[in-house]
Amino acid sequence: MVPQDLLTEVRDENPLVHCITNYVAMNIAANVVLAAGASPAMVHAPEEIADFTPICGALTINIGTLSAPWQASMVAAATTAHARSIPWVLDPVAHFISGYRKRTAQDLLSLRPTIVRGNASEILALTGEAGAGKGADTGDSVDAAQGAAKALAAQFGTVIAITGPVDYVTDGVHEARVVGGSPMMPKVTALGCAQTALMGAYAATGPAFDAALATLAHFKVAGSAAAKLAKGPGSFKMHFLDALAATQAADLEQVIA
Ligand SMILES: Nc1ncnc2c1ncn2[C@@H]1O[C@H](COP(=O)(O)OP(=O)(O)O)[C@@H](O)[C@H]1O
Ligand SMILES: Cc1ncsc1CCOP(=O)(O)O
Ligand SMILES: [Mg+2]
Repeated sequence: MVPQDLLTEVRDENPLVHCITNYVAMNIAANVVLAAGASPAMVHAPEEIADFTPICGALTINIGTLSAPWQASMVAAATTAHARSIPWVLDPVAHFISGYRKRTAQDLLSLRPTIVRGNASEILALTGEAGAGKGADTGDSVDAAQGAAKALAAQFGTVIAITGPVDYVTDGVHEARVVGGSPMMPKVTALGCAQTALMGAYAATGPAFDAALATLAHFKVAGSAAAKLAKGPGSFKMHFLDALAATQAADLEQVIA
């Protein structure tokens, strides 16, 4: 499906997205998903997974503020999604900073996410390569992580999306790049996490590669529009939410290279 059709479907279908995300991201992720036209729900308790995950259009898992009860919820939810063919998206935030986080990311990867979205350092390090990541922020270029993305996509049968100044997406065979956005985007915390949550909404409505590509394009279009009005990261955030809601379906194809 072409990205513009997927944006229309997200708005028409208003899919319910189960988000297990981090404390930093919860508010902006929910606002981003709502502004784009879908319905987010932040649900973390292990006791709720069996009831909630099966009724959602998609699941998104983000390990940004990991702890043991959340890890149990993540594994249970990903196992449920995989067993029921519910699309699910993994955001391996800063997984290279500790053995605990690294093992959790690898365990989740083995549960076959439909899409993995991360910055270049996060994707590079998923293959075991030492990158230059600095906590949640990238220290590597998108170009440097493209080989890792292709290898991971082929090994795990998933779509890998790397974000940065120019985004890159591959399923191991096909690839695309997405241009635009603004250097202010990485200066607003958890915007990448919010993008992962939105990718769940797109994955609920269409095939994995197309869904990842449409999400990347929607963010780039909205980021470029917000940058024209913003005075800095604070007002950028406000204008970005407005721009996500105002993005026209036909705009998406213009940022795909
Ligand atoms: N220098 C940049 N110029 C334009 N867009 C950017 C830039 N850096 C990041 N982005 C955009 O910001 C969003 C979040 O990406 P990124 O900052 O890589 O994720 P994370 O927050 O997980 O590190 C993506 O839409 C990406 O395209
Ligand atoms: C700062 C921070 N610390 C733990 S999670 C988090 C948010 C990271 O957000 P993003 O990956 O979108 O930059
Ligand atoms: Mg991130």
